[in-house]
Amino acid sequence: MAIEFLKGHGTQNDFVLLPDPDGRLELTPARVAALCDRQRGLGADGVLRVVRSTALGLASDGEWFMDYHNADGSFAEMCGNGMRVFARYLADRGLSTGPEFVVGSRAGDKRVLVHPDGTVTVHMGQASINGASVAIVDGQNFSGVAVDVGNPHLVSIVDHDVAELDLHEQPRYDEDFFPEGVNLEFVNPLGEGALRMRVYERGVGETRSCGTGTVAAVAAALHLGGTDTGESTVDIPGGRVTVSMKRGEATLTGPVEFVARGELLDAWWDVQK
Ligand SMILES: N[C@@H](CCC[C@H](N)C(=O)O)C(=O)O
Repeated sequence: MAIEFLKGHGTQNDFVLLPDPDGRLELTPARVAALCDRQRGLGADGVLRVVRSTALGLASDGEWFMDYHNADGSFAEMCGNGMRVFARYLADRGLSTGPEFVVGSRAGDKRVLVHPDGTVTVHMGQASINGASVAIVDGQNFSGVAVDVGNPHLVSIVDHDVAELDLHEQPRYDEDFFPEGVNLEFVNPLGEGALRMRVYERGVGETRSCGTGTVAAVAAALHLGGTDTGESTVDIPGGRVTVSMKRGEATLTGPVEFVARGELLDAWWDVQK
């Protein structure tokens, strides 16, 4: 059986897309990890399986479900950049009902809008502030704001340049506070309505962008300023996105790029199990 794949990214948060409308692929954690491996696979931060909601028996108003997997093979509830890439794929292939439609995810249905220039806006839903905790990088403590965007985040506003942080190793965090793990964002305010961010993602490592992370960063920055409404650009190593928040409800807008399309070799797929 020929297995089609596409490779794409949203601000250099990169994904392997596997079109699997009827949910026939046996997508095991080992296969996800092999696909995402940058030496023995195609290389990516995650896998997006494009599957009909009904094929997975899921209740969703959207025909299509973003079955997202982190590079280590674990599931995550939501991926903001992945959702942009997923939406563009559906629109480009003529699989959406129009430029604005609903996609299912483990964090619930998300409304997406594909703009004429190819950028995509995702209605991310509520970003909830969940208290405070601490991340530890290289022995240094960074206090942060816990934010739930469907998936868990801890956002630390850093007073020196985030570019100087060593994020090669997993920063430490309070495992009692985040029993399911956490995505860790480190943020420099750049002035009114502008942030710079680096991120260490749960199940992946440092990535060049994280859509839910940028939403969490803006929610945390607004919260610390005493509000839940505003708009900000977020510069990440892979480019720039824009986050708008109205009473805690967020939208995320940014670019999408497709890089390649091809077929996996059965001989390779079959031995990954
Ligand atoms: N890169 C994603 C987030 C992917 C999930 C995350 N690693 C988690 O485990 O929660 C994004 O763009 O939001």
